[in-house]
Amino acid sequence: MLIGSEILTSAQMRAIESDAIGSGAVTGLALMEQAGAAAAALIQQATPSPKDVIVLCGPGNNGGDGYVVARHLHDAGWSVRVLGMDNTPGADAAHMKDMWLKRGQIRPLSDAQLMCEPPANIYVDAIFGTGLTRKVAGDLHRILLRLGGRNDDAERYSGRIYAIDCISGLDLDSGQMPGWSSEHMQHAPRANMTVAFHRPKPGHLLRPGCLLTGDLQIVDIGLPETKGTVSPAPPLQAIWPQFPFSRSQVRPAIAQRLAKSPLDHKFRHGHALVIAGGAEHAGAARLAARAALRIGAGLVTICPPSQAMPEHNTTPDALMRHPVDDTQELQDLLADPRITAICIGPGCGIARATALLPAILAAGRPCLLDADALTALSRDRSLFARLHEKCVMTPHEGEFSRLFPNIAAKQGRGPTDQLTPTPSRIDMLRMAAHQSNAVTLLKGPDTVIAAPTGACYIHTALDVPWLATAGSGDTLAGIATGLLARSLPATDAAALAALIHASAARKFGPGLIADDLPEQIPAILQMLLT
Ligand SMILES: NC(=O)C1=CN([C@@H]2O[C@H](COP(=O)(O)OP(=O)(O)OC[C@H]3O[C@@H](n4cnc5c(N)ncnc54)[C@H](OP(=O)(O)O)[C@@H]3O)[C@@H](O)[C@H]2O)[C@H](O)CC1
Ligand SMILES: [K+]
Repeated sequence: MLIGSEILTSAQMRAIESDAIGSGAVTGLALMEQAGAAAAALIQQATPSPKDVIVLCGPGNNGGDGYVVARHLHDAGWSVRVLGMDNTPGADAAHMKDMWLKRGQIRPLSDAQLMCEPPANIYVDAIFGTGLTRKVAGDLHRILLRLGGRNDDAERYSGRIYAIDCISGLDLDSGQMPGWSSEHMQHAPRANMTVAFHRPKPGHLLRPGCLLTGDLQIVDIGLPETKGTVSPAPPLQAIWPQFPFSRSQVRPAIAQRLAKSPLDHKFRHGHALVIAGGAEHAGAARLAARAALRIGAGLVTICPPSQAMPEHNTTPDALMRHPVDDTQELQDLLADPRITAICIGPGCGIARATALLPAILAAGRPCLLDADALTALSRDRSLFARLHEKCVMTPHEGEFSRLFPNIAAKQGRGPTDQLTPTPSRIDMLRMAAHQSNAVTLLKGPDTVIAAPTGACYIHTALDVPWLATAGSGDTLAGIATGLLARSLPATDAAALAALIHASAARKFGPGLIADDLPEQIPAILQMLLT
């Protein structure tokens, strides 16, 4: 398994906090002081002068953090204005509010007040954090829309917002803004940076939350180490695109498998079959095959129908070619136990995928199902029922909806006032993996991968929009197939493929076409293995 960062839900975070306080290991006040001090330090690091800030403090502990930020920035010589609520917060936040009142005043947290304030260099959003219980309405909603630029003064706030724990109004479990219509979402505030505590939450990494979060900084606030002990729930982990690549990101057993031993021969690194289709879509299967070779599969054989064989008489020369016209020919090939993974879907054709899938699934080998194979599975439920835990499916959203219409139907009922109104992407993927008994990877800027066990990864890659290009998915399928061929467990193969795929795009940069992706893999492997 990759070593990602553990992700905690709001409820898990609250449980850890209250356990730590209950056991006497820390006090709530100390946690708040650390949280606010760390946020103030990061804001100072990130901001050029002039050092002029408005801190917006809400009614609870997120507001309490805001008062600590205000105090630290004031003590560092900044000009600090605070807008706050006229309420009696919990004891810790009340204490921090009093500490601030020894230094400065608090003006009302109202839209009218914010509008009247002379512009500031920085705005700190400390209105709501993990304690959001319902949609933000009324004047506080108007404040958030103003920060998002709805009042034709976007340049006043744009690039100047620093969020404590999250942009206020964000449901940190689902990544949704409950109650926000699509018109309002155009004016949702976007943080330049979000300073969050102890662990990322799902809402930081899932759309639209990840689009509002900006640079996500996770700071230690003195809570005890919790990795893997939070709850019996299956693990949820982030695959961080920001990490500089290093071997430490990959569990030693996986790194060992990726590296090739001088004593091994090519068959020790697996043999992948890539099922190709008609000549007109030959490129898709060839992209997948090339990526599988680059990621280090010992052998890769592309299997088109015989009439399309001439299309594949081209480079790479390392690629083997073997025609497959019917199930019997495929079964004959699969009689070779050295074939360790099969890729079916890219450029295959739906009819051909439907015809060949029974033999592929019956073989019980690791297999990657994409594109036309997913359409075939969604049309023939008897095929779907034969999926197994060595299968990896890589649908985009349209394919996902066709494969799992019952799960997709729970989505998209429009804005609601409730938190977590519809299943989050995480819930959906866990349901899908459970229902199909296959590892399921839902492609997108916030890719989510779930295993039938419930283990789940989020890979957020907003920084590589140029990855949305023809053939990109075929390459992802090929990388995952190569990793499956190299005997990585299905969940690891899918997660590592998502990471390597986005990293390849990041390495190449804008102007990328899918053909460029496999060519970045050697340098990425180099980074992963040293
Ligand atoms: N978890 C930690 O270890 C630490 C967290 N810190 C910070 O604390 C917040 C969480 O604080 P909490 O007080 O639980 O919650 P919030 O500050 O986010 O807001 C809660 C108050 O807001 C009211 N509320 C909730 N939703 C709405 C809404 N839509 N409109 C109006 N008011 C709302 C709620 O009151 P109700 O009873 O009316 O529901 C609360 O009064 C966390 O995010 C961190 O920033 C610590 O400081 C460090 C340790
Ligand atoms: K906030």
